[in-house]
Amino acid sequence: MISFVNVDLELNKKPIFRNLNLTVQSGELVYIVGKSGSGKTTLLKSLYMEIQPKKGEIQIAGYNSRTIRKRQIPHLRRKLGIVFQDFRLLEDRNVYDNLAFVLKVTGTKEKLIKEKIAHALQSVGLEHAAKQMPMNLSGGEQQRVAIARAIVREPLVILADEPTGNLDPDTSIEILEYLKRINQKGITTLIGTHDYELVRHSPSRTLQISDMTLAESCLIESETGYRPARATDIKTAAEAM
Ligand SMILES: Nc1ncnc2c1ncn2[C@@H]1O[C@H](COP(=O)(O)OP(=O)(O)OP(=O)(O)O)[C@@H](O)[C@H]1O
Repeated sequence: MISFVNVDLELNKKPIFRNLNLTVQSGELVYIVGKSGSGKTTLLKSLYMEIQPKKGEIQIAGYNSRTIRKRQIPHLRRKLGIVFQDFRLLEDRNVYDNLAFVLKVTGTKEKLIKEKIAHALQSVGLEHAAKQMPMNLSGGEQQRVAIARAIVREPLVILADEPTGNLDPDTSIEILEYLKRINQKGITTLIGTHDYELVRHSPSRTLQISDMTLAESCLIESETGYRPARATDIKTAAEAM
């Protein structure tokens, strides 16, 4: 479903990833963790081809970064559901119209639009909110609308970039639960986050960004809460045995 082969990513000539190799199978739920500025957003942007690799190739949903044409990028993005930290809803349209907008672009018929929106809103427990304006909803509800918008086109992959970054801890867990339920329907889900409590709540494959690459990781408890294990932790554990 997703692969990176020997990928270098740069932003304005600044290297962000070097020789990245990664495979994500269809249906996986994967956390991408790393401190602020480590490159979570950059990695997710490369998957929706906002950024092209400097070297190597990325494959996602049947497209390849080497061979994709500019005009095909919107087609790729229709197969992806993207969720941002700051929701990015259209403030001048109600919830229904925010979702209808992405379906109208592809010429979906009105009757089908209604059915798809009802189903998407139901998936995030907001079937009653279709006529609400985004500004009258709480942050958590706005993020649920954004998730409904991401799934309304029945994507193959969900890419969530700090989806709980603007939310309190309880609401963050609620949002994660919705994302998990969507993933359980078979949609491959990548969540970029620095909220280790989220990962601890629902452990799943965790990839940590460090030294411009990604490493399989797990969380360990420390004096300051949960954090990804480092190579030195493994060495210390081995020495204690
Ligand atoms: N346009 C740009 N040109 C050069 N460097 C950039 C540009 N945009 C971001 N960066 C740098 O690239 C690095 C990776 O940024 P990125 O936003 O991917 O990290 P992040 O892990 O998502 O951070 P955060 O958790 O704070 O959102 C950072 O060091 C950032 O300063």
